[in-house]
Amino acid sequence: MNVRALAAKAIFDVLERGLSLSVALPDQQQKLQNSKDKGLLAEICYGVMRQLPQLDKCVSDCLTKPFKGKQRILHQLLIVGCYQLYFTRIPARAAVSETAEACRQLKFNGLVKVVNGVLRNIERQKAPLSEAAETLTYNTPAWLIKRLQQAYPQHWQQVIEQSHQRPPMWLRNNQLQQTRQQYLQALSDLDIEASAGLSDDAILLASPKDVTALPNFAEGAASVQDGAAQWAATLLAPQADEVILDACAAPGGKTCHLLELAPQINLTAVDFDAKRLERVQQNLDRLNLKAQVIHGDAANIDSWWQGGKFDKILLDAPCSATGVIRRHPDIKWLRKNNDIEELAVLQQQIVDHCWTWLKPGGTLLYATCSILPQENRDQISQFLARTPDAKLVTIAQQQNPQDIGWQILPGQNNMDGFYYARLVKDQ
Ligand SMILES: C[S@@+](CC[C@H](N)C(=O)[O-])C[C@H]1O[C@@H](n2cnc3c(N)ncnc32)[C@H](O)[C@@H]1O
Repeated sequence: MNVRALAAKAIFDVLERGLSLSVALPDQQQKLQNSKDKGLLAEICYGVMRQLPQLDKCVSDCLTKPFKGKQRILHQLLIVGCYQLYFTRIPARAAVSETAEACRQLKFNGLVKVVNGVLRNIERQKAPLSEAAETLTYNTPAWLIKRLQQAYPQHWQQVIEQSHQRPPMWLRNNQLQQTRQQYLQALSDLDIEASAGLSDDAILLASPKDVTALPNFAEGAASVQDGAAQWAATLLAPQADEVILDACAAPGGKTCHLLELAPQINLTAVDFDAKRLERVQQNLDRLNLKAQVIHGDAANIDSWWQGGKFDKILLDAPCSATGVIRRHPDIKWLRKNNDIEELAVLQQQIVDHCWTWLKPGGTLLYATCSILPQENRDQISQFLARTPDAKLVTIAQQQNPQDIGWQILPGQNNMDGFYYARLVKDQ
């Protein structure tokens, strides 16, 4: 099947079946042999997710009758065609003919002419994409714009603009294998341009690279992890022999970083999602690290843990992921307004329960990749109000020491949007 047909299928899976692109895309990529085609498929799918409302309107305006039922995938196919015409350097003739061919491959022979005709029309007119409504202007659902306006009245537009940028690629140097300076040198020896980030192990690549091109990647010399996410292990500051719980661990980026900083800790990595948990073990294996990996509920620790309380807990809570839209643009279309309140309730349950499993004097680091106060600042101030033995410890990197936690916005120092609050339990 050609790249356009597979792109339509992946986009259909996201928009009509609610799958995340990180699941839907590999499903289709595995049907391709050639890495260039796989790259083009990713470029089209991510590009469509970034520009969806404009493309959707352009296609809808050109159709006299919307596609329904099984034919609905042709709407997605036309969006794929439209994206190529507006946002890529693919010659228009090739974009139209390949997309029409995809229609045939999707077994809608009778509609090839329609697809062809609509795309030729779009190509001929090439009118500026519509910019009428707010959703179209900001390529963001109205409910999210509203929440961002409330949270960041001065610079919500900047937050949205940053969420549309293509994210840079960050690496985490594995300090058990070499110093960051040594790894920077190894990259430079291969003519890979890179610089040191603010946290100790972070390396920012000037342009994204396939991991197979990185020095000793398969042997665990480095991992791919955003600069913001790399603060988690540093802020929790694991020490040898401590008993630590990584309460929402999959796919294990922070689990592995904790062990790279302190291989002698006694670490338990838990996640609710058995499939995602497999990736924790794979990451540990690649880096030759050891942790106890458990399939369990962080809001019901008693059901899977026979040991005592923990010295430290990392709670990287399930969240809206609104801080990483630049990396996963499908989030904008998968999330719904009501999700935020539901997630806030779930986060509250998990943090309250984990707190009961923390030793007196212990530290719990609460983290999300959200930029919405309901999941971050408000969540933690409510937690502090109902938890008399909890104290918030200021994080040195916070812009204002009075802030409740450290909110990183997307693009700040090239990082993803992220939130950290460090909580210590009274002795
Ligand atoms: C933000 S992700 C964690 C990312 C991970 N810490 C890392 O650095 O790779 C949140 C995780 O929480 C998990 N999760 C959601 N609800 C949970 C629960 N009640 N108990 C344990 N894990 C849960 C999800 O399956 C998801 O893997």
